[in-house]
Amino acid sequence: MATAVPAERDAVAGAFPGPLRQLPRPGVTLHRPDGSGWDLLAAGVGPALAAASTAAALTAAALDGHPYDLVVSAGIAGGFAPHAPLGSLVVADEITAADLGAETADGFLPVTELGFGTVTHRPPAALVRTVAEATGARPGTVLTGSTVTGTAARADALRTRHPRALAEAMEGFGVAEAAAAHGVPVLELRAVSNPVGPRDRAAWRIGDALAALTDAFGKLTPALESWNPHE
Ligand SMILES: O=C(O)c1cccc(C(=O)CC[C@H]2O[C@@H](n3cnc4c(=O)[nH]cnc43)[C@H](O)[C@@H]2O)c1
Repeated sequence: MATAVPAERDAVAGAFPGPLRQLPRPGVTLHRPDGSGWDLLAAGVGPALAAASTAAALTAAALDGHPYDLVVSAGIAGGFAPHAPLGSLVVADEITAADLGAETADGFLPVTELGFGTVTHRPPAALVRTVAEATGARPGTVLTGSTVTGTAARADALRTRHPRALAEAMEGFGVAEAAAAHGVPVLELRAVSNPVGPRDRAAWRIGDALAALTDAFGKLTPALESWNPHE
């Protein structure tokens, strides 16, 4: 499970009864709740650092002979009104890089239209359903960008280009790229801390979103125990 910052990792850890053990690995430190099958990682802010840290954790686990079955990108996010209000949960059925491409006189072109790369990862539909049913998270597109949206114009442009978008964050696509490189399925689960739109720091409800994340993982981990990765 990869968050951006330690506060998000600790919110997820709050869903586990046992104390956390620190496991240093090359390039990253994992936190493992005693008696759980989960490793928690504060992977850093932004898609590049999140990808590098997640890849380091995946490689270390594979070299230890205990490769991961699943990677979950989790944390707070901006929500697109009215579908993703403050404190609500969203689960990505598409994890989409919002700014990976080229600006042209005719608008934005994703890298795929330039003939390379990928801009969307799709988590397994059955897993998305399991998460939605267990936590009440709404399924939809979660965008990844390197810049937090701060104007109504940018929010409208994202809505137009991605009509299914429920939320915007900064790590999911990086985490998904690392998981895909290792052939491991990925999920993204986000709790909404702020609306996507004009920057209003005072309107951010980070505490409420972190509490929603703890609650969601309390419901999610038992639900995922019945999931068979080899089915
Ligand atoms: O603009 C500020 O004053 C400000 C204050 C505290 C934190 C930030 C961040 O940029 C945190 C980014 C962090 O949280 C996720 N996140 C949360 N909301 C959004 C959003 O609306 N758009 C993009 N990312 C968001 C993100 O995944 C980062 O990990 C800013």
